[in-house]
Amino acid sequence: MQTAYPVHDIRRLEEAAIAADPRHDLMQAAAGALAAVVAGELVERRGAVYGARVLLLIGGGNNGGDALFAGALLARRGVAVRALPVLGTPHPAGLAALRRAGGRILEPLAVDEQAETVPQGCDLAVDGVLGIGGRPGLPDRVAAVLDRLNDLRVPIVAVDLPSGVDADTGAVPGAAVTAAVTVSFGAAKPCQLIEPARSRCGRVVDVDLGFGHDDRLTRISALDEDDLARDWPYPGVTSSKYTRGVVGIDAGSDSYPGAGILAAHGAVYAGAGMVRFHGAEESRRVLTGALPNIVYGDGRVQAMLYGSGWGDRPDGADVIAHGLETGLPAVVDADGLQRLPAGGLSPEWLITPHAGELARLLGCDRGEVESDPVGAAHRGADRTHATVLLKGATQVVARPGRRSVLIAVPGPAWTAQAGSGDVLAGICATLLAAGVPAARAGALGASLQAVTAAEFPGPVPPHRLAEHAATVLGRLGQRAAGAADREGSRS
Ligand SMILES: NC(=O)C1=CN([C@@H]2O[C@H](COP(=O)(O)OP(=O)(O)OC[C@H]3O[C@@H](n4cnc5c(N)ncnc54)[C@H](O)[C@@H]3O)[C@@H](O)[C@H]2O)[C@@H](O)CC1
Ligand SMILES: [K+]
Repeated sequence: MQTAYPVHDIRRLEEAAIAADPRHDLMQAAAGALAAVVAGELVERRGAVYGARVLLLIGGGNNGGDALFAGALLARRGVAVRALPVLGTPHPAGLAALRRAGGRILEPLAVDEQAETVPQGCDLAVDGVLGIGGRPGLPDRVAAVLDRLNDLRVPIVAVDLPSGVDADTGAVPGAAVTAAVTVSFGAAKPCQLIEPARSRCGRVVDVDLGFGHDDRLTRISALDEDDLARDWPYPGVTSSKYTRGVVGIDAGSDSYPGAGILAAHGAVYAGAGMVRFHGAEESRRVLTGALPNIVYGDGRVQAMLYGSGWGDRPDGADVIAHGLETGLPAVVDADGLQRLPAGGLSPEWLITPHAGELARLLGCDRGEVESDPVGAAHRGADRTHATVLLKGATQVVARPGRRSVLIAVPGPAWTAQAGSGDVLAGICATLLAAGVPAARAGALGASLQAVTAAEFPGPVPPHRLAEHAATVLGRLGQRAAGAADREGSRS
């Protein structure tokens, strides 16, 4: 699990670290770590540090200060360092340090001449334009330099974050750096975990600046495959179909029978103890042949799934309202999302909108949701009183009244296809039926689907993906058992 904090909270951590030890010079520590990473890149890319040519792009804040002090350290190791101020007034002490070490400060040029300042034969550039004090988007003169570096295939090491991205939302609304490496100080920033900024960071090197922790901070926690393997509710030796969980599926319609079938595949192959199908007649007909283990009719269930492939089902709102009265946890997907009760749901219910569906629930544009998925998921949870799994390039789980969120393991974009959501809804309902709390169910379900999809080299239909999830779970279960054994033998 990797945890990022919003910029506001990172500033609090910095202040606390400075208050705890006023003599600890954070900028020097940051610059030292940055210089070491740049040196490592130079060795890797050209075999030596000495004699390399490095261009520093410098903005007017402390991010530029980090780059200048790092440049001074590199210049002392025989690197030809040139600093190009592109925004604001460069950090004065940083400039002086670079000059003393033999680095050159280039004259800022007019907008249309900026790109010419990138020296031929430049081995690497350091992006010290903007850090956590930056607003997203870069002026044209900086974009021109970036284009030139890109044309010359000069790799960029970003200081703290790639300049131009929105550190908190992960949005990239204008020109921004695409880094080969990002050297991140003190704590991870949300843009390292949220697309499209995440893909701009390249390899991320986290530098520990001795920041403490504070339980009041907002955490953006991204699951990894180890978390998925550890937290999945595998059956134990004494498990029965009821302890594993009975999933009720009310999905599909005569117009969209496939949705019910796909949801049932998701539930069965994610390991439901039993799947009880309440969906459309047309879905039942096909299901009986495809999955003979499904049962029909009323009976005990531990979690429900509503909404996938309902189309314009007229009694949908009543079905959901009745489901809420039973007190059982449930997933509401797709067409069910337009039939939520005015009084809201419950935090034990998981709704699974994509950006367009969440935008409709919030009465805003899809673009607004896509440009700030964490913020939009929060608003969705607060509006519906349900736990929200927002699907998309970055899959976010938010709970009503809670600021911290979970982010699922990222997967390939091939999962963005009709039918994936139905399978995912079935997987999540299985987790709820096994007693997993809604937020964790959303994050684990989306992660399983992503990890499964990553095992295919290209597109794969959703029902095949569901089937393969069972193989992935088997492998993850062995890994978790191995990790638990190793842990046990250590203690
Ligand atoms: N505060 C600390 O304790 C530490 C800070 N460090 C560095 O300091 C950085 C933050 O420094 P700052 O707070 O000075 O902020 P930045 O260096 O990110 O830049 C802020 C400056 O850029 C201007 N600016 C912001 N967005 C702009 C835009 N889109 N176009 C043009 N100008 C823009 C602002 O007006 C301000 O002058 C961190 O990211 C990190 O690199 C590190 O040295 C580690 C310790
Ligand atoms: K930067």
